[in-house]
Amino acid sequence: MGIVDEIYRKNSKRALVKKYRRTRPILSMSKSIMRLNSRKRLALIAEFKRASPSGFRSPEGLNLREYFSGINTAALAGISILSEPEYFSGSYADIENSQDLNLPILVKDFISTEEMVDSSFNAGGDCILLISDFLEFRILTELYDHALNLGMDVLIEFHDVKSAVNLYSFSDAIIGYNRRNLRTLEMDPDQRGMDEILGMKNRIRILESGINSGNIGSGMLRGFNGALIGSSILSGEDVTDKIAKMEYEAYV
Ligand SMILES: O=C(O)c1ccccc1NCC(=O)[C@H](O)[C@H](O)COP(=O)(O)O
Repeated sequence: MGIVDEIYRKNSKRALVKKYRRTRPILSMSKSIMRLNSRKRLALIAEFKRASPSGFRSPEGLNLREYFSGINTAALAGISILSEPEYFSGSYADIENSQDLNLPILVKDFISTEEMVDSSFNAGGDCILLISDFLEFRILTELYDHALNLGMDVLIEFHDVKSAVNLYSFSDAIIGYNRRNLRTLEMDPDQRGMDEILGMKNRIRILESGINSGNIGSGMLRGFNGALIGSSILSGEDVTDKIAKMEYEAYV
């Protein structure tokens, strides 16, 4: 069993936010991305995490609020916060404490129950992540519908093209292609998912993982509405200024 399977297995023991701790109405991640695209800008979702199973460690003592406040806002559509505690050293408190930044918050977690969707909502999240490589279509549908009923956005991400076949039916979902294979934790050289997601017309498409100052200008973002970037920004690479200068070409 891989680390991500282990994380999902432990979900039943996770401490969830049962009380309503929202301090503001929901902010739409989808609308924020499209607003930037309408100005011909690629949309950045900047991610905060303290650690990750593939070995990332954020700089000692990095302050979440200082991190986000220091990001070039010209391309910033929203923020992603890892809330999983064991392997990412995250917490729902990070979500709660970020609401007053007034940026759409993607709750980056391994959600598999409606209670976890409710917890993300109660903590102040605006968008949830669902990972189709690990969720049966029935569960994916149930959680997607539940999140939409709460007024939240949903980012459904995949790596394995086999788990992308049904994603077209989630008409309001943001679709993400994760370059990292979450079963091997490797940045997979098999990037067939790129063709798959670029074939999904009329969907907001986000490229995720391993985007850095060395490859951001390589053309790999062509066809995407935006990028979800964590490690390279957290490590101080000049990525946000680069993406702020990159033009988004309207793709249907
Ligand atoms: O990053 C990992 O090691 C990881 C392992 C298992 C599940 C998820 C993992 N990361 C979550 C993400 O998808 C990335 O944090 C996100 O795409 C940003 O990637 P990066 O810019 O490379 O930090």
